[in-house]
Amino acid sequence: MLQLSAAQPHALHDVAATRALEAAAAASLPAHTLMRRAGAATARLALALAPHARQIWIACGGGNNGGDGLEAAARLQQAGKAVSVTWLGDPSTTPADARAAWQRALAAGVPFTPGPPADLGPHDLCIDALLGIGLRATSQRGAAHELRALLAALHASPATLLAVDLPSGLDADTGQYAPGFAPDAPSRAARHTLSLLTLKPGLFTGQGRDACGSVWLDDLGCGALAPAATAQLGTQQQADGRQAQRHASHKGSFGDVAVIGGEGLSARGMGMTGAAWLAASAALHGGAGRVMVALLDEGTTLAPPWPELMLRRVHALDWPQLTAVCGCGGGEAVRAVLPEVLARAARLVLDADGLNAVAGDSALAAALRARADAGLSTILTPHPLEAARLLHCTTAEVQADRLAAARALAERHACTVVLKGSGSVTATAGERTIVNFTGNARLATGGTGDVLAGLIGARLAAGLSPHAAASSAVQAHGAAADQWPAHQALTASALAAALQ
Ligand SMILES: NC(=O)C1=CN([C@@H]2O[C@H](COP(=O)(O)OP(=O)(O)OC[C@H]3O[C@@H](n4cnc5c(N)ncnc54)[C@H](O)[C@@H]3O)[C@@H](O)[C@H]2O)[C@@H](O)CC1
Ligand SMILES: [K+]
Repeated sequence: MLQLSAAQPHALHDVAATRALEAAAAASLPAHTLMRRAGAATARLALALAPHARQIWIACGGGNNGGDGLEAAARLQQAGKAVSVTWLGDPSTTPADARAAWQRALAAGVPFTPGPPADLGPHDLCIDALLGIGLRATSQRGAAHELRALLAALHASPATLLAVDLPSGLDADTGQYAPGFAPDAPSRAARHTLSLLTLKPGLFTGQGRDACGSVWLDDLGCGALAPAATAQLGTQQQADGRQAQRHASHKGSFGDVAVIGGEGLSARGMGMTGAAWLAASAALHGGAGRVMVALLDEGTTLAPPWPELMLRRVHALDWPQLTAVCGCGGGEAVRAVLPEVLARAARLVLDADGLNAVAGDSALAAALRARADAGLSTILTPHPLEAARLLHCTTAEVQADRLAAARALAERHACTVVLKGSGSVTATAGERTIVNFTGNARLATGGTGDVLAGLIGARLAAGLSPHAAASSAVQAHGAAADQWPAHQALTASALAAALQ
């Protein structure tokens, strides 16, 4: 068993791949072995997480997820713990593995109760074994009502919560709760999730990260049988975009970045040059050799906030030599320069208003698509609303399956896509989709997206592939936020300066 950290990449397997592994493993092992291992792992983690729990309540559903809970209950009872179980199953209909686990719990003397103990406290433990990967979109009304009442009790309890396989009601593939299953309010209790056999993508994106808390993995001894991964969590450490800096390096060795954006105050009375400066600062601190800024300011001359930055007009940019980061604070002015940027930039990171312009203009969309045919690389960095505009759907539809949305956009525009938000997704056709495991809610502050675009630009300019540049920058950007001192405000400009 291991606790997940951002230090190592991990394979992710969707429900179909996990079911295939379960079938292969079950075929090679004596009956009930997998569930016994699952129950033993759950009991082991329960004892480690709450060694002083006065009582442990286990809510078990009628399927095999509930069977894991029953198996754990038997073991915790045998270990001398005060356990109680609420089981929604029916011995005549429950799957064979779960029925065997129920019999073992009965034989061990586990007490069965209709609901949670009345006096669960913060030092106690609740185990959520109601629903795992067998979640269906609809179910019989009666069962759902009882199940939801138990789930509400789990969510409301002050006790530490350990979810078996995944938080009940969370879709393992998408990271979205099924309707009616999300907690009413964020819980203050500690949360842990013990993923069994495989790690599923939904644990790490969308609502998954908040739902899971700390994630643990036990492969039940079946890791060697795992099929090909369907996606990947985190990036290789060595792909961090920092090329070994040779003594013979000069500023051109690390690539030129040109930030194109920052609509001026005179255009519509809304100055947005700060976004361009933030992206430029991130590119600079992210290791770019030279950083140029082409402001969309209609002639105003501003001194750059850092002397290392060089001002350019768009028409004076040396396109074949540079990586363009276009759109940050671009407002409406970016539309006018996009035909040239799309046609000429050798490498391009398109962000924010650049994306909105493409979404609303079929000629620009065609020019974007043509870049791939011309061998020019492009990275799009939409947040969910921008992705929805590009896909001509709703934000809710994007969030309903973030991996699918990122892949669809990458396919449609023949480029790399970073779909931002909790558990950012990097997708490129023909590459393994990467779900990011760093970052936190402190990044939800103005300008951090501009910082990310600039950092991606620096890594693309340094020679990484678009997929590696994007995913490694997303990881580094999140890691910088994770390491941020708790007492210090996280601002985008300080974040840019802290990048390595
Ligand atoms: N069979 C085995 O040996 C193993 C099973 N494992 C466990 O088994 C789980 C999968 O088991 P199952 O396939 O039985 O599925 P689950 O136990 O996840 O879910 C099926 C149960 O939930 C109910 N249900 C489904 N959708 C519902 C909804 N929307 N509202 C209300 N009730 C709903 C069903 O009626 C059924 O009782 C995994 O997540 C894992 O915890 C793992 O331990 C690996 C080994
Ligand atoms: K569960």
